[in-house]
Amino acid sequence: FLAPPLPPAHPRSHRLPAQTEGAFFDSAPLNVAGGRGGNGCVAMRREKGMPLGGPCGGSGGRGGDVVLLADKTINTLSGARQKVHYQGAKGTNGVGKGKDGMHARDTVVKVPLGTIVRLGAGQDGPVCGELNVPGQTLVVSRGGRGGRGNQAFKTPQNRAPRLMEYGVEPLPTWIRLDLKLVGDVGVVGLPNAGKSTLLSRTTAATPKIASYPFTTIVPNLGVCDLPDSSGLVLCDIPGLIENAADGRGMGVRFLRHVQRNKVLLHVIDGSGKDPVSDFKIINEELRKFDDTLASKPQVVVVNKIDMLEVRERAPGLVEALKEAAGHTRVLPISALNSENLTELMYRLKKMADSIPAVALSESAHPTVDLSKSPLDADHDDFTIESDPAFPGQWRLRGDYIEGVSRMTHWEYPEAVDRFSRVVDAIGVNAELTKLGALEGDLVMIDKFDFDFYPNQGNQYIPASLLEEDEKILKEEERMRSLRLGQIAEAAGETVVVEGGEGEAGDEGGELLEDFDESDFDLGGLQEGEEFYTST
Ligand SMILES: Nc1nc2c(ncn2[C@@H]2O[C@H](COP(=O)(O)OP(=O)(O)OP(=O)(O)O)[C@@H](O)[C@H]2O)c(=O)[nH]1
Ligand SMILES: [Mg+2]
Repeated sequence: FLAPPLPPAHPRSHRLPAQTEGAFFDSAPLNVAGGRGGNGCVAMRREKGMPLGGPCGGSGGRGGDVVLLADKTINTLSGARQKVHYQGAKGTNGVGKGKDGMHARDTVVKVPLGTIVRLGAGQDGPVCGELNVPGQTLVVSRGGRGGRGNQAFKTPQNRAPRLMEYGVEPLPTWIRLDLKLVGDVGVVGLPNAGKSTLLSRTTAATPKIASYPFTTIVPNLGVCDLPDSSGLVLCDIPGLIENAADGRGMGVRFLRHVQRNKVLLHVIDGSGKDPVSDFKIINEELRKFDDTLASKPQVVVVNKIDMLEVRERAPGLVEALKEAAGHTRVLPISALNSENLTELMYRLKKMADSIPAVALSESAHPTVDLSKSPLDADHDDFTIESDPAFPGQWRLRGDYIEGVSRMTHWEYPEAVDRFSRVVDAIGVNAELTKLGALEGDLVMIDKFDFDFYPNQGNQYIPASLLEEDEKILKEEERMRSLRLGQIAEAAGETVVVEGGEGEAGDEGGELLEDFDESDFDLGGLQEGEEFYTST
């Protein structure tokens, strides 16, 4: 069970301007809930000339999933910030005459490549997954399963079952999207060093360039096209100053983007007062943020050698920087005049190609699977609690059994009977007996309760009851992967599949009570005799 933490306040989340420089968002909390599954239906066939028509209540349709889709045409999360709540579409209810409810369509939320999904609205939630490849999908809340209608419960032993299930209603969950820009080369350096100028000269990006610090307030991406190669992605990381790691200036907001850059291009303003100390300041901030950042291979450039005084001091500077850096990858350039830039790009490309794509750090490995429903949980993963102050009362907890309890329609005796058999089958009764529960004790589960009668349970082979569930889950999984495939396929050309209500196969019937005792066949059983349904 995932307790949703409180989300941070986002006062402007509903009226953000279209993407401007200032509206670059690198994280966004979302509240997602898969659509509710439709309810099953209890109905009996009544047709002229067919006195024993049998059960014909259809099953409810599946609720729609909420799916994230990686889209290469999007590069910020500002879109995701315009809307916080994503509710999947509902499946429609099953109706009489054997008509199953319609499955709802999935709600697709497009996100940029490099999006990391965490559970909870906070920064440190466990990772649920990442979207890095165009068309990649991630189910962040699964639509509820449709409840079965009485048609589905028909067996040779019980040809006229009188029970149905409610559709599953998924709980809303907070998730947080974090964007990590994926670039081969992260361009770092103090403000005004000429990072943006360099990006504008080597790529088609058109970042703002000005002679004051903090001109760039969002990371800019650009692709440098080199002949015979796939191009080199440069990412301009703004805002690094002394003590940025402690929150000064724009702080370290953008530093985690650098985590996945293969190479760092360290731009030094050659006209600065003390370029070697500037170099050390940036490296120190990188180290403070994360040791792995500091150990990324760097190419250092002394910029602005078009200026006379810089050109004169350049040779000495290059030597001093080689010494400070401990390597010889130091190059004088002029971003403004594109001097030495071609050589620089080829060098960077060569380095980037020799380094494998940066693997996820340990913490970024998915640890939570949001595409699971409670019914996927281990059947026998339950706990029983009691309080000495309330003897004779027990609380049963467990994702699976709670899921089943929520699908149970308690007004149908057969449904209650079925529930108690599931309880027995997963071993709850045995456990309760072991704990000293007595007949007639109260057992509470979720918002329901029932009396404990361990030996009243039907001797029906319980395992098959659970197998049935597993069969449904397997089929669901198969259908889901088919649908995700379709979403990915459509991703290239088609637009967002917005979640609407699943179209009804028929007028959305609640519970059709066209039921007549005399109409059905008791399957050879006499009144008063025990009879049971299979699942
Ligand atoms: N002479 C000369 N000026 C340069 C060169 N590169 C950048 N500049 C100037 O330096 C100033 C800052 O350049 P930007 O590219 O905006 O620097 P930045 O590192 O992106 O700065 P922030 O975005 O504020 O972090 C601008 O006035 C540029 O015209 C260069 O090679 N030669
Ligand atoms: Mg800039």
